[in-house]
Amino acid sequence: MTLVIDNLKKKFDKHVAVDGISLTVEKGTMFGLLGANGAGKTTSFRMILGLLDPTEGTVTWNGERLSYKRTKLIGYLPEERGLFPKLTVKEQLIYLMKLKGMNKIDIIKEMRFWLDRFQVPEYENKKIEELSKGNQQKIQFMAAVLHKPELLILDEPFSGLDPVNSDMLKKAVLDLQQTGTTIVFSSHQMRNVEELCEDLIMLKQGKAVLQGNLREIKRSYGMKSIRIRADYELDFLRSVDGVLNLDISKDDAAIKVENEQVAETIFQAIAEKGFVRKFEVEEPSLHDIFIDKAGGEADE
Ligand SMILES: Nc1ncnc2c1ncn2[C@@H]1O[C@H](COP(=O)(O)OP(=O)(O)OP(=O)(O)O)[C@@H](O)[C@H]1O
Repeated sequence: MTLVIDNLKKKFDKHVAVDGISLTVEKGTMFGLLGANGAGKTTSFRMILGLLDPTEGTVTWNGERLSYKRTKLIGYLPEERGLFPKLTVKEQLIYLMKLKGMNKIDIIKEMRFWLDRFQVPEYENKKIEELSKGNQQKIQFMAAVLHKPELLILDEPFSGLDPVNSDMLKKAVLDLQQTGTTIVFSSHQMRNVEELCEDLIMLKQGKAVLQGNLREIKRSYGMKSIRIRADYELDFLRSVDGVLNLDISKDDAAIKVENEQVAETIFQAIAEKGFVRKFEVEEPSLHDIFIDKAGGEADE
């Protein structure tokens, strides 16, 4: 079971929101869709879900065109959350999950499982409007997964969650992946993406600026981060060719350089000056890559 997106494009009048992206997501993997605000993530999701017709290109699941008619196999957490404030959690989930073809007994069973898992069993008969934003999000997540979809699309699932709830959701998502659910999610929080995804695509103005396996991307990315500790002033390194950024704190200097050769130049330069207590070359974080490639701001 594979999600295949081929040359997907969306134009709104003359504005190209998504500009010919292609990708493949294998069953049971977790795929990250990244990009700054307005890069085209939500528009891509809507086309994948069959909620928006592409201007060009196709989306298939297991070789067949994906449309919202096949809604039972899809779970979707939309970016703009849409729950009815006056309904109780139970009423809301019964209403939404019946649309997915579930019967009431199963809905209640699954609902209780997830409420327990999210440590909020007492919310069953609370009105949505009585819950905090973060807890409403848990309910919205439940509405995306209660029917055990094969394909789960999560638009910014971690936004607005505190670290404890964010971790809880992360574990839930990982468990779903381990039971074979195919998951595509977007996030501005690069650390979450680094922890969860094997493969990713990074969009800028609708175009893929980076795509592939996360580890490969990091390994082959030219830019490196260096950490240095020495007993003398390191500010002179600012003028070395290929230094992108130098940040000196109390103990360490953190330097971003264009490539490994620049790291070697710096190593030689400081070794000539005297004793070096620490010299460490690291791959760039996804956060650094995001800023470099996609522009805009990312949350760490
Ligand atoms: N219905 C629409 N009509 C016209 N333009 C649209 C429509 N939907 C999206 N756009 C435009 O398409 C571009 C991509 O928007 P989209 O919502 O897909 O971005 P995004 O990557 O999800 O951004 P964010 O991170 O801010 O949610 C934006 O320039 C947006 O203004």
